[in-house]
Amino acid sequence: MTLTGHSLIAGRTVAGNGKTTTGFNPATNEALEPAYTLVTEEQLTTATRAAADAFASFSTLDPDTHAAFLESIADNIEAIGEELITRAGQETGLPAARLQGERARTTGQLRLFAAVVRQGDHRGVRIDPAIPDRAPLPRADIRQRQVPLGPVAVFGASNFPLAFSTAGGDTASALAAGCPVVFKAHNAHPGTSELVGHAVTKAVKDHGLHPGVFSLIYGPGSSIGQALVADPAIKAVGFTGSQSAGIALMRTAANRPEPIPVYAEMSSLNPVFVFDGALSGDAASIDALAAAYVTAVTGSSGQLCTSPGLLFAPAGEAGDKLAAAVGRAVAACAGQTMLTEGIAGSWNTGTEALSGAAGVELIGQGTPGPTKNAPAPAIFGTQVRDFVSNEVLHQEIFGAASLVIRYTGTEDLIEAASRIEGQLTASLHLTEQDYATAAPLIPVLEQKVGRIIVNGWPTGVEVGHAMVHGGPFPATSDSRTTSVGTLAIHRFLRPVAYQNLPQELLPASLQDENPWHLNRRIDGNVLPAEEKAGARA
Ligand SMILES: O=CCCC(=O)C(=O)O
Repeated sequence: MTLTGHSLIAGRTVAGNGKTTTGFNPATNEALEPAYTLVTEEQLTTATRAAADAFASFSTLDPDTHAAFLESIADNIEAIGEELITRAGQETGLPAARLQGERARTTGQLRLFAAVVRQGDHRGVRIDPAIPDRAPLPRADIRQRQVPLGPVAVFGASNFPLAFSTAGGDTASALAAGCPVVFKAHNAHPGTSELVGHAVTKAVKDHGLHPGVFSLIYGPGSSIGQALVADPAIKAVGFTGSQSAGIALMRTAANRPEPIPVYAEMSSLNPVFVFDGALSGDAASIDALAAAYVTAVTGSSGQLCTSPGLLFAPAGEAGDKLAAAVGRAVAACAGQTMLTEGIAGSWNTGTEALSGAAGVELIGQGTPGPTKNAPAPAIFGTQVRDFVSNEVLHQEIFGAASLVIRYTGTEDLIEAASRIEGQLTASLHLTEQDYATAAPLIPVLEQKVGRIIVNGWPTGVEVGHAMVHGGPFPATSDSRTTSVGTLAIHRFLRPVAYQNLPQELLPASLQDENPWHLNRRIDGNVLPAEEKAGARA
């Protein structure tokens, strides 16, 4: 399709009255057509008002229409075809195979949320039936359900132009919750955003929904983002990006006359702890471990929030062999194009600071890639004592870089783990012989991370019901939830209790007849939908 270069506000293409921006091909630093017009704050309010207008009808949609809408977005994204992969590749430098996988993840995620909407457990129905003859006081009939918060502002992330962007996890979970979305496109992939924005807009239209259910806006960097979060119509925020931008949005949201929740996923070092048992095999097994680590560090040019930025390896001969194998493996890697010139510049600054830090040495470095913005992947080494005493060694370097830290015993590991800030993940590589040594680390890590992995790598997050892609600050702004997986829907819901309402005034989800066949918690007992006939309610 011909890209318009404009925002999509409540079903209409709207030329921004502000300046323009373009995407750039990071492999060449050349601008990509078309230029995108940026909306003013006044134009932004057209989108937020429309979202507010859409809320009443969208938040009360019946489950089948609601689920079919999400499935249509997935179908429409697939119908774009190769054009989407080509454009996303031009705008991000990411290889086609990675983008094809990301598209499948995006559409799979939308379909998973459609299944959640049909199944209905997220509505959280709880019924405490009246007990009129209870002494000394009767109990009223009290029923609870989860209701959507209202319009949600979603910010696209640069590193996942599909799965964390226009119709990515935040948008999918907000729409599944019944919240209209005002999406602020990431200016590094405007064309990709527009293609997906049309797919969402078409689904809104085809299902006869209020057009304000979805808007896609292009705006000037942080200022329009701040205005969006400050807008009184917006009731929650989903964000994935840098710590500084996430914290700025958190401050704006907290300082509003009506503060709102911000679900920001920001930075993570994703420490990996290697125990002796994992190095007790032959040289080939140590090489394989080193190669897998280097793959996790360098995949997608290291631009994953799950990329392992720290690896703790034991002091001694086996750890020396691992470090040497890591050096060889990274030396064989060529740099891949990074997302933007700015991100490549920050990678250079970060690795320069790390290599200049006391007690840090270079373990190995690859070669620069053939394109622009493709620096040579690098892995550094240090000791636990230097790590715990120098904040520079705790800074995330977004891109293909990592730090191997040598330790001498479990106390070292526990001290290091206690000193790190909140993280998305921690990974343990071990065998049965290490269980006793590793056990004391687990409770420390539970306080620090959202996901603990054994004999695996943090990259490639599974989108499912049990996944947690979150963690204590500064990994995220709210450790109680996740931005990947179906639990994410709860970020955009809140409970309401209904006391003594007659059946005629109750929402369908709470009526005795249970017309939506929901599982219910009745008097504290979970009652599957099939057994509803026997319920007291
Ligand atoms: O960049 C953040 C998300 C990382 C992820 O989803 C993955 O590694 O699959």
